[in-house]
Amino acid sequence: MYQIFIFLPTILEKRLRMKKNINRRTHEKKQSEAALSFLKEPRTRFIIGLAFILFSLYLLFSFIGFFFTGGIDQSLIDKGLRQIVSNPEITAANPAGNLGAWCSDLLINRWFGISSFIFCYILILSGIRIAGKEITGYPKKIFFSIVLIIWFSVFLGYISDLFYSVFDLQRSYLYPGGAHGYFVTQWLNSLIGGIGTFFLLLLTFAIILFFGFEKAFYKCVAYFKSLIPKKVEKTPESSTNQSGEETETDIPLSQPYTTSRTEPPLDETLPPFISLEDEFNPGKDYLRKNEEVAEDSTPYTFPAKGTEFPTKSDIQQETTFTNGQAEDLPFDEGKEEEGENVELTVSNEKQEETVSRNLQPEEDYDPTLDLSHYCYPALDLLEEHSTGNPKVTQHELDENKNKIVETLKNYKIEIVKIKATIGPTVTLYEIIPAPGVKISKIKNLEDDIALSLAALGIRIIAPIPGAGTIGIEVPNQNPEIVSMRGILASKKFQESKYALPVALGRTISNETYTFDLAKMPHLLVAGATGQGKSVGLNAIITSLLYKKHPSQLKFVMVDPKKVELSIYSIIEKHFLAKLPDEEDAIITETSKVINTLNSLCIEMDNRYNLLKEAQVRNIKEYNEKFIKRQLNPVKGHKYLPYIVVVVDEFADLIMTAGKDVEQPIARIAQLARAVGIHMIIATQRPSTNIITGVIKANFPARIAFKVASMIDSRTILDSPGANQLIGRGDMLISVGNEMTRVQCAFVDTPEIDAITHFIASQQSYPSAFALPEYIPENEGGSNIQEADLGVKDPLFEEAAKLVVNSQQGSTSSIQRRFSIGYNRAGRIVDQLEAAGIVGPFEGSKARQVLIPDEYSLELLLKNLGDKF
Ligand SMILES: Nc1ncnc2c1ncn2[C@@H]1O[C@H](COP(=O)(O)OP(=O)(O)OP(=O)(O)O)[C@@H](O)[C@H]1O
Repeated sequence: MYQIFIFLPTILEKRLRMKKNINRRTHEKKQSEAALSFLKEPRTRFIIGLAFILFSLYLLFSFIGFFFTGGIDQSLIDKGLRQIVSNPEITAANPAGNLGAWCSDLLINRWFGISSFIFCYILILSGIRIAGKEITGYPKKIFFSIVLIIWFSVFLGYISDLFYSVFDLQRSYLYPGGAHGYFVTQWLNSLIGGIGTFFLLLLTFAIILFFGFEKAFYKCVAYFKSLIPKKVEKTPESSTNQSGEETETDIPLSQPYTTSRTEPPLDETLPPFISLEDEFNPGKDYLRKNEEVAEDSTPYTFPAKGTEFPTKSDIQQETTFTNGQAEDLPFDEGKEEEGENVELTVSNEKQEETVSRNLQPEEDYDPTLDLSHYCYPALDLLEEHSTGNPKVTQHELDENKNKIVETLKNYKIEIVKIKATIGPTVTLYEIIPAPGVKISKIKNLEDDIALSLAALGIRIIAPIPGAGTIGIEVPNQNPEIVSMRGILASKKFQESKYALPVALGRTISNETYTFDLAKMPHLLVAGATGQGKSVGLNAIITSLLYKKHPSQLKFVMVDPKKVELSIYSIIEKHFLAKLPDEEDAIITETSKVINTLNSLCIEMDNRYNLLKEAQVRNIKEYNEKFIKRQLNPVKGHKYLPYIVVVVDEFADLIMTAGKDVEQPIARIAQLARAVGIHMIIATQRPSTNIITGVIKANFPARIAFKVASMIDSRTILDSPGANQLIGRGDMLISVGNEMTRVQCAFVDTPEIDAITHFIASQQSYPSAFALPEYIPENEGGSNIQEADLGVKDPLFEEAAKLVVNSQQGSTSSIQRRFSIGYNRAGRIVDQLEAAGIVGPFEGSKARQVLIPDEYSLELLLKNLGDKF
């Protein structure tokens, strides 16, 4: 008790002090909060930003002035800052006054030299950012600016030092690299010498360039690749005989299997980034080397390693003997005849050189060889779209949770547990109801929960498949924009091994949503106007452009609205397919759409024939076999690119063309999967007369953006839900029985513009990928063959060669080999008949080939001259 009296004053004093401290701290906190909110105010930010920008312009003027007045102002600067600032009698010649003269001397001469100009850039950038404008990659930009300041300072220090010492000049008032550049150079020169410093500068420059500017790296690689002549295998044409003269020799049979070109590589004849002058044919390179092989139509098999093939010179020799000329020669004709035999020895030598070659294919066929310098678009071309909005706050989460619990309580539904998963646009509240609660009861409360949360588009998933819980999706107050850049940069997409990889957006659990279009195998996309359909299509196309080489993928684009897909027209020669003789690769007219779809059906049939002949089941196996050089291009085999058909605004087409469009689409949808033709069809109006039963049955994968009604949602997804989405890229993807809510990645038009320009600036094929010709029945029909007989088909000669070489006069082989329609191939065969190259039509039997070899054919063609 006594002790209490002793310590009470001390305790009270302590308490008082604590309270005072707390009060002071609260006061200080309040003060700093007020200061912070003042700084955060848009007006304050704008003023500070403006101050930064104006100061940077002031510095810029003073720097420029320094180059003209720096020498005169030297004596003034030596007086020190205090004198300069306080003494009005001192006036600098610099247009930015005393302070400007002092600042520029400090930054240019005493700090980093001429590279100090970059400070102005940093200040302007920071000013703009402080003023409230979002700058993508700001920290990276600032970091690289600082690195550049340091590098240039040393570089200029090095260069100026070299210059002064080589020309033995007097140093001026200006230090181009500043004191920093000067001293670092002096130190480096003493440490690693002038040459070492030079190499170090070169290395650091490469590091800055390639890590700071991703595109620069790829451009440099492409440029250097173009400088290095490709390894050209020494061909017999260029081989020299023993006397060093160039000799004309037949192409040995082993040559067709090699991948190097017999003509100069493209990059030797053309600078990078211009069109090829060659005819486009993905298998051209392959063919060029195999043309000589197929003299007959027997299956194409590779000779066993080391097998000796007779060369053409062998064959010629044999011919000479069987013709009897050699036999007719008297065996001992005298010295002169022996002299001729010497020539024969030389030819034998050549023959030995040829047969000793390895006849096994040295490398697999590379379909990308025609555009071997092609650079894939860099991620830098895409923007980081950030809303600047804070994510879902704890307060928002608690509030929603409480309201859900309360509403359910009002309906006598007890909850055991609740868990929130924050997605980019919605938050999923997973609840476990108390035992005995009926799921349907919760499901029926959708509207009530929406009302109590005062939020639109509440979706209840009851139960969540596989989780045993009930999900309530509540839109976030500040939805996030998912940038395409982040999605494409994700490891999941980058490492995907899909045939047609697509990264579409982010799921509710913030995972990147990727899929293989080749497995879908077709996509139906629907959504009311302005809900993100076009952005969705662009996201799909962009993903494919980021992963595929032009030799592996072609798009057929149908755009009745004429504005949505036109942006891709500039990559026509890289990635688009179109009908021959068609001007625009983006199809906008209904009649042309019908022709194109029918042409795709022909392409599909042709591909099926190729697959059948190759004895494979799908395009993947076919291309693998082709790459392994197990298929003979002379027999029409070629590397098959995937074809993705994108139809924007399908409703317009169905309205105007009805069955004419529906039928080929249904046919392609049913059959084209195995041959690598995939369709993406988008529509604003998901009504049953547009998405008919036939279409629906063949499009198992569907994407729904927000639609106007539950009926529309049912039409597209076979279930409600799409009517409860919140728009702006919020979507439901249904594949089989699985439904996933995804926030579509946002990719803006300028970004697509940048990507397409990047692709278009590179070397291309000479034209778009040609689809088979399709002539509608009513445009001449069967009479067309007779009508056109007088005009020689441009492919006539090539077709004649094919027929003679393969000794097969079938229309279908011509059709396949040249990717042309049946009508045109038939017309060519009729012309071949008229020219006496093939015999008449013999019912189911193939036509007889009347010309035995290519030599006779050449004679015949010469004789025919311009008869056609
Ligand atoms: N994934 C997204 N993220 C954020 N905003 C989006 C997204 N998708 C679309 N938007 C916004 O919605 C607008 C309309 O999108 P879009 O042009 O794709 O609509 P649409 O469904 O194609 O409309 P329409 O059928 O009339 O062409 C865009 O300009 C954009 O502002």
